[in-house]
This record gives sequence, structure tokens and C-alpha cells, in this order.
Amino acid sequence: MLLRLLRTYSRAYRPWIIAVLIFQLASTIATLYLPSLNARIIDQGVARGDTDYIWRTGAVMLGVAFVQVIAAVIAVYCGSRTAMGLGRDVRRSVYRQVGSFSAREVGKFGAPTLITRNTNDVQQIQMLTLMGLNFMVMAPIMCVGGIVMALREDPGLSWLVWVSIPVMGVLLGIIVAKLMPWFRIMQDRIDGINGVLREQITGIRVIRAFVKERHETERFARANQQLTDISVQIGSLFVLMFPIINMIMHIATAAVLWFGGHRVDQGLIEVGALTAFLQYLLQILVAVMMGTFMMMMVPRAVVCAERITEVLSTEPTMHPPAHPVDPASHHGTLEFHDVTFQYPGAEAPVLDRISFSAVPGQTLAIIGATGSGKSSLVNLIPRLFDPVAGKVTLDGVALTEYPPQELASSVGLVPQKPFLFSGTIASNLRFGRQEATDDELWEALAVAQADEFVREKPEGLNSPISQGGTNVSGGQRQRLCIARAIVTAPRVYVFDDSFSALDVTTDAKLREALRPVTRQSTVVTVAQRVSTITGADQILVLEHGRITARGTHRELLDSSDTYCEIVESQLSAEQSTGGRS
Ligand SMILES: Nc1ncnc2c1ncn2[C@@H]1O[C@H](COP(=O)(O)OP(=O)(O)OP(=O)(O)O)[C@@H](O)[C@H]1O
Repeated sequence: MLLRLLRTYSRAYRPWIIAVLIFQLASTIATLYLPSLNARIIDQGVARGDTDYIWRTGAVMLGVAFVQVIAAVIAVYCGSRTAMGLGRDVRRSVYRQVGSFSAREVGKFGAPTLITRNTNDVQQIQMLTLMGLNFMVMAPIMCVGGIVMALREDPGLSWLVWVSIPVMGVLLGIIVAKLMPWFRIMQDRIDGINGVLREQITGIRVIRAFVKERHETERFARANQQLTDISVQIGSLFVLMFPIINMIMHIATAAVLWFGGHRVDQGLIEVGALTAFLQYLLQILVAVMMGTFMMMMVPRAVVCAERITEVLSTEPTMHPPAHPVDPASHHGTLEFHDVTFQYPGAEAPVLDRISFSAVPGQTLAIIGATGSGKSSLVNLIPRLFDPVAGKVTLDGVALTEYPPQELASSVGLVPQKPFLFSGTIASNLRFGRQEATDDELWEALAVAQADEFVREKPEGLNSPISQGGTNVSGGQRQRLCIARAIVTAPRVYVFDDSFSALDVTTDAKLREALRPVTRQSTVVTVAQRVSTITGADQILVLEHGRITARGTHRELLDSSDTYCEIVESQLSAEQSTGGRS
């Protein structure tokens, strides 16, 4: 998974990677050459008192060291560019993929893990690439080159090399095998803590209102402790790792000096060669150490690559049509034909064989108990979900065959939970139609009964809006969302309980102002308050996902007991008796 991901995304950086290889090779060869030059200075210069030789070889050493530094700097630069670019590309792909997800896929993963996967997980891959390009090239060359050079200096001490490397290798294998599942748990726990934090920050007001701070603090503490526990567990292996490597290096040094000293004594090698051998052995072990460091990162990166690939390979269930059909007319006639809808994983459908049609210039209202499926129904209109059976058409064309852009500009949804983006009031209002003029924005605000409070703000249309629109009140947010839909001038307006946060007077004024604006359009409105839908041309009564009655307010008062119950529970006794007579 990791290799496939790296292979795919490193393709664009081939020239840079080749440059890294060349310069790392140059730098490593230079590093390997230095101890042997040093040995020659000792054996042929110092031991024989040949100052000229020392100067000449010293100058060569200086030149080699200079080449090594320059090559290393260039290699690190190229490696960093590659790693950062690769990270950016993976992030972009994940972002695009998540952008193509329908609510179904987003619901399957959950927002916190999608965020972690596109930030923390990609960062792990980026780090591995960076370290890999810097160390993974250098470490094997240094290791093999070091072995060759060390054996050239004294084959008699070669057994020291053959013993120390496998010891390190076995240790590494054990540790990497242990780390792999732990890293998977760690990434899951990062998801967990992100999820808790996100929920708590979003619901901070509710938490305070219900004095649940202590409970929530404990919940966070639990998630935090779980992450800490696994981090400590992983850390304890890291802590063990480096002393073990150090110990092996010290034992190897002592062994080289002990056995090498005897060989010098016996005249089998010279002091300079012994020094070079020691330096090579240490270089080999440092290379193994670097490899170890890399290996430590690999298990975590493998887990991250799996998680990223899972996102990238998830097929969005909602496809844009292969051959989009442009409707012959653009009026806004909306029809549901025997539509059944079920949430993924749910046991039963939430909408059962729903059929109705709504025509331009008319208002269709949907009323029903909480949980009866009103929001689910209207969410099908902008194609947030697709029905599992039946079809929804707009001007005679099934939504599944609509060009996505066309559908987006045809349906203006004001969601139940109004949401604004960080920016300004103007940038939010222009969300659906960038070219709208300031005058048009003010007109929309006036209809939405929001112009007054916007005018009161010193910066007017340019007043800042914070993420989610948290710096305006619930009612103001709702009105701005209504204004945003008006600016788009869609063929179908969908108001999902969009007037609930407004007081009765503002609600009435807004409705009055909306009438001329929506004259040419179809209006679908979900309402809790009967008073807001009495003027609707058609009212659907929804019960457990089924339409149990339909008609105008008057017709329903005569025909639907459920509707009458709702009316009686909401309107004053005077109004309801007046209506029945
Ligand atoms: N994302 C979801 N996944 C699974 N089930 C869901 C999801 N959203 C809603 N439901 C379920 O679908 C049913 C209908 O919900 P819906 O939100 O459409 O009702 P509603 O009539 O709009 O309610 P309200 O008036 O409270 O907004 C409920 O039983 C709800 O639990």
C-alpha cells in the first residue's frame, strides 16, 4: 500500500529523485573516502615523517570534504522539495476525493478521521519520504561501501562486521514487528481524540447549558489518556532502542581496539589502517542506526498509507451522470415518483413510496412529527442523497441525469442547521452566484429581513463572519442563509424549517416579502408551525415516512385527523374552530 502510494505520487518528481540519488552517492562516496585518506596520512605521512605527503593528502582530504558538504546540501534540498511536493499532491488528491463524496461516504468515515487522514497521516508519508530520500539512499551505500572499505583495510577483523550487523538486524526486526499494530492503534486514537474535541467545541454551548463540563472533561481525559498510554508504550520501545544500538557500537569499538591492537602488535596491520577500520565500522553502524530510525517510521507510514488509500479508493456512490441531460424547459416543476429512501446501515426506509408534484408559482409545505422524514425528503431535492427506489425529476429530467452544476444552481436549499463560511457577509451571500452586485445583495437581505442588522454593522456587507457563522445569532444566521438562497435565484426553493428561529412578526414579514421573489419558482417548505403554512397551495402530512394526507389547509382540516391534531395543539382554540366551520 505504502509502496504503491509512493510510486504513484513520486512519478512527477523523478528528475528530483535522480538528483538526490546522484548527490547522495557523491556525498557518501566522499564520506567513505575520508577515513582511508586519514589512514594514509598516518601510515605514510606521520609514521615516515613525510611532511610533503601529509600536506598533499591533507589538501585532497579538504577537497573531498568540501565536495561531500556541497553534495549533501544539494541532495537534502532536492529531497525536501520532493517530499513536500509529494505531500501536497497526496493532500490535494484526498481533498478532491472527499469533495466528491456524498453524505453517505462522509457519514461512513466521519469528519474527524477524514481530517486526520488528510493532515496527520499525509504528514507521516511526507516525513518518511523526506527521511527516506536523505537516509535510505545514504544508509545502504554507506553500509555496503563501509564493509568493502573496512575489509580492504583488514580482512582479518571482518568477523566483527559480520557479527555486529546481524545483531542489530534481529533487534530491528523484533521492534518493527511490535510497533506496527501499536501505530495503527495510535492513529485510531488520534482520530478518537479529534472526534471528541470536535464534538465538544461544536457543542460547547449545549455543554455549558446542561452543566456537563465535568462529564465532557472526563470524556476528553479518557481519550487523552488512551492516546498517552499508546504513545508511552511506543516511546518505551524507542527509549530501549537507542541504548541498545549505542551499547553495540561501544562493544564493537572496544572489540576493534582489543583485537586490532593485537594485530598491530603482531605486525599484521598498521595503526592508520586500524583507525580507518574503526571509522568504517562506526560508519556502518551509524548507517544501520539511520536505517533503524527509518524503519521506525515505516510501520506508522504503512498504517497511514493504508488509511489514505482507503479514502482514495472509496468509490463515491453518487456519480455525476455520464451523459448529462439538459431539460427542455427550465420552469422548476419538481416531481417525486414512488420514492423510497433508506440511510446506509439503517434497518428500515425513512421514506416510503413518496409521490407528489410541485409546480412553479406554488408553495408545497411538508408537515409532520419530529423524525417523520421531512428533512430526509427535502435533502433528496439537491441530491444530497439518492433514493433507493423511485425517482425525483426536475422539469421532467431525473436528478441523477442532471448536470451537477445545473442542479446546484436550480435548487436553493436553506438547511435546517444554517451554516455560514468564514469570510464576510458579502462572500457568503455570493456563494451561489459570484457575479451578484451589491444592490442585489441588499435586495436579498431586505427580503430576508436581514438588511437592518447588516446596515447597523460598521462594515456593512464586508462585516466578517467567523467559521460556521458563530459570530451572528441563530436567527440572523438563518436569515443570511435565506438571503444566500435568494441571491442564487433558483428555480426551486427548499426551506427546511428555515423560519424556526424567527419571531412570529419577522416570520410573517419575511414570508410576505418572499412571495413576489418566488413567484416564478417552486417553493418547498418544511414547517413545524402550522401558522406558517396555512397559505400553502399544497400541504403534505408526513407520518413515519409516508404521506398520510395532502391538500390545502382547509381541505386537510376536513380530511385529516392528524393535521387537525397538529393544528389544535398549535393554533389558538379560536383559530382552529374558525377554520373548521
Ligand atoms: N444520517 C442519518 N443516518 C441514519 N438515520 C438518519 C440520519 N438522519 C436522519 N435519520 C433518521 O431518519 C428519520 C427521519 O429523520 P429526519 O431528519 O428526516 O426527520 P424530520 O422529520 O426532519 O425531523 P425533525 O422535524 O426533527 O427535523 C429519523 O428516524 C432519523 O433518526
